[in-house]
Amino acid sequence: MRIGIAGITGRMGRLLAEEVPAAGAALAGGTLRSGAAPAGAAVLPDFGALCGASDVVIDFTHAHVARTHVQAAADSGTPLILGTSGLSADDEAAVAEAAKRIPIVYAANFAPGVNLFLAIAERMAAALPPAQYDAEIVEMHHRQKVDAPSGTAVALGRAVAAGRGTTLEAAGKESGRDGHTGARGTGTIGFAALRGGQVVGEHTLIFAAASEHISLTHRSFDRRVYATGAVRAAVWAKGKAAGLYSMKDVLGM
Ligand SMILES: NC(=O)C1=CN([C@@H]2O[C@H](COP(=O)(O)OP(=O)(O)OC[C@H]3O[C@@H](n4cnc5c(N)ncnc54)[C@H](OP(=O)(O)O)[C@@H]3O)[C@@H](O)[C@H]2O)C=CC1
Ligand SMILES: O=C(O)C1=N[C@H](C(=O)O)C[C@H](O)C1
Repeated sequence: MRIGIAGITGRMGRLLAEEVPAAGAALAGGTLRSGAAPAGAAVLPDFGALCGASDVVIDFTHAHVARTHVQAAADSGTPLILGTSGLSADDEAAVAEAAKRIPIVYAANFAPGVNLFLAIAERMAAALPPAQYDAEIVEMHHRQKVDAPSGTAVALGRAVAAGRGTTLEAAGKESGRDGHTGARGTGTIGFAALRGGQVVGEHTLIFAAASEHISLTHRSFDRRVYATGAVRAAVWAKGKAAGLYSMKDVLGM
């Protein structure tokens, strides 16, 4: 099985290039904009050529190119593992459209523990009424991260909303409070994003009521956990029917 890596010189791209052979698959090569590809990795001229040379492509690049990439993958019939965060609603609509033609595993976070966290968050939210329990999500990442709140924080917000029988859009997002914000809205979901140093990824979900708080935290210490998860998803996706899948599908959760 040949797996291609978009953005092979990125923080995730380099780890993915190591994890593909470790999983017994062949590295089909990668695309890059700058720097040098890891030793032995073929460089493909563009994302379409990468799809042509691969049985499955893994993409952890930038939201600006997500739409172009999913369309190119669908045009070439190549299954796609999409880990890029910060996608807009229109980008996500393009992902869903492309998934009518190819299998796409789109996950905010490929770490198994985070996917369990998402399932637990939904159950906690179903049990803790929004009139009493304010849901707040705090995340911290390395200083190079370009989007906020993180894709995982948004996924946690969506899980909380789903547990409450609504959507994040309908519940309302309170993000980046500053100045005279007024009192917190009942039932809204709060987000705070911290950036600094080389933090790999930390997410805390807090349910705060008048007389008790309950919180759950996930910490990643090594971003290789995302790379092994994404390669596992790539092996799983080969030969699957077209459709939009999540990491929970891959893990059988
Ligand atoms: N779902 C998950 O489990 C995880 C998701 N992520 C997400 O993956 C993405 C990448 O993260 P990370 O590896 O840390 O980021 P990096 O900035 O280290 O790497 C991004 C890669 O994408 C390339 N790239 C950036 N912009 C473009 C573009 N417009 N066209 C083509 N290639 C482009 C970069 O090339 P160049 O260096 O030349 O700019 C680089 O190779 C982020 O969205 C991040 O949030 C990260 C970890 C886990
Ligand atoms: O940019 C990162 O580093 C990460 N991005 C993902 C996100 O936005 O949630 C996953 C993980 O938190 C690391």
